Amino acid sequence: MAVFTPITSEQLRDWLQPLNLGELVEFKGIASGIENSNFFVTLKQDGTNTDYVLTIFELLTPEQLPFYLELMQHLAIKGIPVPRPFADKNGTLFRPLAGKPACLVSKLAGSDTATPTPAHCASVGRVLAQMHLAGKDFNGTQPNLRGLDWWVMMESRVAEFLPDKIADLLRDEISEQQKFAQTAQYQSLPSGAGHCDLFVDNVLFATPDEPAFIDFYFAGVDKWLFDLAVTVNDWCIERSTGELLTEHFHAMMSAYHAVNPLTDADKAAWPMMLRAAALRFWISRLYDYYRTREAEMLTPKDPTHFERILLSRRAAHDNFLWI
Ligand SMILES: Nc1ncnc2c1ncn2[C@@H]1O[C@H](COP(=O)(O)OP(=O)(O)O)[C@@H](O)[C@H]1O
Ligand SMILES: N[C@@H](CCOP(=O)(O)O)C(=O)O
Repeated sequence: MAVFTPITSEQLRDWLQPLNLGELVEFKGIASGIENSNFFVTLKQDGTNTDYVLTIFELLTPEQLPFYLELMQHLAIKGIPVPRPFADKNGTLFRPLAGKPACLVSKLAGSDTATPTPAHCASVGRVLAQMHLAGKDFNGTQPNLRGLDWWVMMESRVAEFLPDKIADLLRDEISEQQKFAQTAQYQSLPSGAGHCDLFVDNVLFATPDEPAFIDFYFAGVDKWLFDLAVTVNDWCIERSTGELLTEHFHAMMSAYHAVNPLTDADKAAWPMMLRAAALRFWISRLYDYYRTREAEMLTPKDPTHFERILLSRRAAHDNFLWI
C-alpha cells in the first residue's frame, strides 16, 4: 500500500552492485510507511544472508538527504542504535533508483510498541540523551525544516479551513511561540542534531531496555529540549485525552537527565517547549488533512489529537510536571 515506487529485481541488482554487499536473495515492500517507499532486502555474502532496508525517497531532495544520512552514519559509528547507511567505494550514501534517490541501511532488530510502559519510556529517554551527546561533534547544520518558519508558512495555508475559534487558537499559539523564540532564555538553550519525530512508531525494541531509533527524515538541528518535548508528547500520554501520565513522564525525564542533565533554564522553557512540540504536529497534521498530497494513499493522521494536546499543555502552563 505504501510502496509508491515499484522496482524490479533487475533494477535493484544493478543498483546494489556498487555497494559490494553480496548477491540479491529477495526483497519485499514494507506496507507501513507513509513518507517513502521502503523494502526489506536480503543479500547473501560468503554464504551468509543479511537483511537490510532500502528506502526510495519520494519527497526529500538530494540537497536535504546528506544531512539525514550522514547523521545516521555518524550516530551508528558512535554506537547509537540507529540504521547505518551503506556507502559505495566513493563514499556516496544515496544514488538514483527508478529515477528517485535511494539508500540502503542496516535492518534493526525488534518491533515498535503500541502500549509504552514506564520501562520503555526510561530506555527511550536514556538513548535520546546519548544520541544528543553523540551528535555534538556532528558537523551537519541543516535546521529542523519543520520549525517556526514552516509553522508560520503553513498557518496561512490551513487557517481558511478552520472554524474561527480554532484558527484563533492556531494564530495565538504561533504568535506566543514567535515571542518565546526571541527570548534570551530560549536562545541560551543547548541545540544540536535531533530526531524531531521520535514517536512510538519510530522506535523498535528487541527488549524494553533496548530501543533502536528509525526514520530520521525529519531530523534537524534544533533545541535538544524541543526533541525531548516531541518525544514526551507521544510516549508519556493518555492516548484519548493527551494528558501526561506521571509515571511514564518521570521515567523518561529522569533517564534523560541522568545522561544529559537538564538545567534551570530547561525547566523555565519546558511549558512553552511542550506547546511548541504539540503545535508542530498539529500544523503538519492539519496540512496533511486539508491539503493531502496526490501520491498519499493512506488516511491522514487525526489533527484533533494534537489540538487536544496543545490545549492540555496550555492549561497546565503554570502548573507543569517536572523531574
Ligand atoms: N532500519 C530499519 N530496520 C528495521 N525496520 C525498519 C527500518 N526502517 C524501516 N523499518 C520498518 O519500516 C516501517 C516504515 O518505515 P518508516 O521509516 O517509518 O517509513 P515512513 O517514514 O515512510 O513512515 C517501520 O515501521 C519499520 O517497521
Ligand atoms: N509522527 C508524525 C508523522 C510523521 O510520519 P512518520 O511515519 O514519518 O513518522 C505524526 O504522527 O504526525
